[in-house]
Amino acid sequence: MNLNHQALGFWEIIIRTRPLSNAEISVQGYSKCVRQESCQAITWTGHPESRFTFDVVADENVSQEKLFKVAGLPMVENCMGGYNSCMFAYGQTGSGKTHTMLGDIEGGTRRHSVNCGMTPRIFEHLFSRIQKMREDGKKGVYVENLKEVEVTNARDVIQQLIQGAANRKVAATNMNHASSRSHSVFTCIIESQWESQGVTHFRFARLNLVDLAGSERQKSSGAEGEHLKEVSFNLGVGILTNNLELLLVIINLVSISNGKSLHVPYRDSKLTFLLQDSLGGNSKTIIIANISPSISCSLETLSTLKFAQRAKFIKNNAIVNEDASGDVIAMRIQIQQLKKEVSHLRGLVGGGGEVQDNDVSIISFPGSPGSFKWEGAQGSFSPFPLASAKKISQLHNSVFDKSSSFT
Ligand SMILES: Nc1ncnc2c1ncn2[C@@H]1O[C@H](COP(=O)(O)OP(=O)(O)OP(=O)(O)O)[C@@H](O)[C@H]1O
Repeated sequence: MNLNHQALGFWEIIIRTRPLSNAEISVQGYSKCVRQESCQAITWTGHPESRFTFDVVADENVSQEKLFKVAGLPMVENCMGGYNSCMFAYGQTGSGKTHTMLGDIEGGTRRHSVNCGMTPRIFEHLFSRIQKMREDGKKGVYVENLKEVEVTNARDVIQQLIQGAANRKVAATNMNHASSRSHSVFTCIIESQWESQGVTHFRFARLNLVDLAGSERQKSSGAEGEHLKEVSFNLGVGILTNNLELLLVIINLVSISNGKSLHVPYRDSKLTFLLQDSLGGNSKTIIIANISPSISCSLETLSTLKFAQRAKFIKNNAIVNEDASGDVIAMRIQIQQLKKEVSHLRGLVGGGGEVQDNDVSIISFPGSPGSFKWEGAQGSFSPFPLASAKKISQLHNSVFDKSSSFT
């Protein structure tokens, strides 16, 4: 039984500006291609100037810890609550994606490094939350990654990250001497299980942490180059075209969010196939779009801001992934008890009568306790006083959820 708590929402977009590098300062001084307006607005200072607003705009002084508190911490809470969650780092090569997602992980221990990035911090927090739940003895949780490596603490996760980072193709470029030329997708499945009144509840969530390959000014020529130009033009992002399949998926998702009915080409690349749910479905998704303030990166920065602005319009539909099953006898006993309570409450409000099997599933309440409605064989009740209605509403939730788990 899926308890079907839904969270409809748009992608959350965060812009993060990295500091100018020493090399950039020595060539062009301190002039920049962007101006921070507020913690939600940024202006591209080219011609003509363009102002953009996002959920969060983090300037170069925002620490790894602060960014984690803004973006990572709520994500862990979402996952613990059973929502799939996904975080992408997007941006041109050398703009700070790996710094954001991984940061300084040398040495394998995160706790004391101020520069460790989002992923190690997320797992530190996740395991401390899990530890507390163990401690209270009600729930057991385990985490495993895509390779089915079982991990029991944040340090185990860091070891996996170090191994993954070493596997990543790294090639020096003019922009960034440790530039990564492949996507890094770190997926973690969080499952929890607990018992309540003879019923076993299962909750699970998928957490995707993605450090995309850096986008660069497109240099391809011929048919491929033309196609890429067309895609960039359609997306309105200008010249960043490295993540072609991802961009194509995003174009269609934006159109779908605007009411169009379109096929989304998730299967055109491994990345989009793997992240299908995070991109357009059951997930709460955050993009951290990393930008460089350097004048020499001005066009790429504008392109990333335009990309992020587009992505803001994608809607997801996250659902709590929860099932309840258990001992049928225990559940029947519980239903009997609840029926008795309903009968008792009916007596209190003047309805009277035994509760029949059908009654259990025909209670409905449209939301607010004051507008409580009863459509059973006993006829209609006028609205309950608030206190009783609340009680019945809770009862209703309980009866309805547990009885529907038989189906
Ligand atoms: N917020 C920041 N604060 C301090 N230094 C940063 C920040 N962001 C990036 N840097 C530095 O900038 C350089 C490039 O960053 P990083 O390697 O994370 O870029 P990237 O976007 O992952 O590049 P690529 O796509 O080519 O892999 C690194 O030396 C990194 O330490």
